Amino acid sequence: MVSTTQLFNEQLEKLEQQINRYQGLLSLGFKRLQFPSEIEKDYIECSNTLFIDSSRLILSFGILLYLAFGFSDYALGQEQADMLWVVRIVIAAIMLTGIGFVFNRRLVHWVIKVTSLGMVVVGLSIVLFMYILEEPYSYAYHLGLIPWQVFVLVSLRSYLRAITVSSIIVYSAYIAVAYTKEYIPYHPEVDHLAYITLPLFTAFWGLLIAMGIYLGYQIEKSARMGYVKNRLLSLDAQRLTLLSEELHLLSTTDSLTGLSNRRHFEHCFDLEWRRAVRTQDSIALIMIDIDHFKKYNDFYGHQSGDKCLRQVCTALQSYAQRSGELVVRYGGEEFLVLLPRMTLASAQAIAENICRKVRGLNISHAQSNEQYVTISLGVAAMVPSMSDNEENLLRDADRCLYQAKAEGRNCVVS
Ligand SMILES: Nc1nc2c(ncn2[C@@H]2O[C@H](COP(=O)(O)OP(=O)(O)OP(=O)(O)O)[C@@H](O)[C@H]2O)c(=O)[nH]1
Repeated sequence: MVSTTQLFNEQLEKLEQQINRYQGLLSLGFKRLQFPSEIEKDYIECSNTLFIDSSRLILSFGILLYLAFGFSDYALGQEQADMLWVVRIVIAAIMLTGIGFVFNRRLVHWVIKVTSLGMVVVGLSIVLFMYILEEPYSYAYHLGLIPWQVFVLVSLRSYLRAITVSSIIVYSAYIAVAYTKEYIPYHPEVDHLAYITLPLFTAFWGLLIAMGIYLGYQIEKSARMGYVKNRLLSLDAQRLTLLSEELHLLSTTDSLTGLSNRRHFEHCFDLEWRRAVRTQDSIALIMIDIDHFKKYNDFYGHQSGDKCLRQVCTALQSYAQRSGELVVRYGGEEFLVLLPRMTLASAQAIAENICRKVRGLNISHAQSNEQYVTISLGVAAMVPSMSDNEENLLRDADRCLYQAKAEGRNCVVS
């Protein structure tokens, strides 16, 4: 019992340390979007697992959209469209394979890195199309970068770092290509319009990225807060379960010996009694009392008395093996063994066994005739009917115990 309580306390202390840790995180806020390393690892695992569950469809849809835009390439002419189709199909195939592999739960830590890489490859491919195509067709691919950017923001919404890195890579590549490309003159008015639209488009896209990064920051912050609150809820629930288990144990066991206490016995005895009435099985009780325990206490001291009680109880504990059987500390140095579905003869055999076992512990008792600690046992059994009372069986066992004492102790009377 002592060790069980210690175990409970250790578990409770660990839980409380964790609760304090998460509460500390909550009070610090989540400005840096970074937990201490082991919590960060768990957070990433949880949030990536959620990502796997919710994003498989949206990413597959994105790849299909990327392929679907291939039909519009035919506006540029058969030859160029065929070439772009090959690039699109190769990229889409790589992406789909990536989804298949990376969305495996064992690779949960790689999901966001690989998804971001895929996004960057798609974005760079659009920049490439814009670079290799002649004007005015190449202008359509400038616009194609906007749905790409929106898709990045939507699908990586709670991963600020992934949004920032993939957006900045593609945006930088776009600026490098769009401002160094040699545009082939097409029509003075169209060329002029393109000339004044390019910096505007760059600025708008930059603004979109800035807003996306702000939004990503807020979403990731609240995702992290949600994670911590969920962990706190689950730790609180674990703490409550542990406390109620401890409470149950404390209310049903005796603190010195770890055996069931009298209240628990009364509850179990009542259940087993009613079952015996229903099934017409025999039910047995063994009542046990340590002999000359007062003298033991007086001679060796109360603490040695406690130690002796614990030794005797450990020996008794092994006698409750089947379901419903119970060893109980009924009073100070008085114990009960409840044996449902047991005849008087079998209960008596068990009682004799117990008697020998306790004597065999060889606990010295200088004040006893036996020179060792012994016990007296009273055994009673009956097949109870509706009109019988549980008290009768208890009284019978007690009477037998009294007789065992009278017959010289260290013996069994049934
Ligand atoms: N050390 C210790 N002693 C206890 C505890 N509970 C009861 N006792 C002692 O057990 C003794 C019981 O004494 P009695 O009821 O007179 O019986 P006895 O000395 O065993 O004599 P018989 O039963 O006639 O053999 C008392 O001295 C109680 O103080 C306990 O938890 N620890």
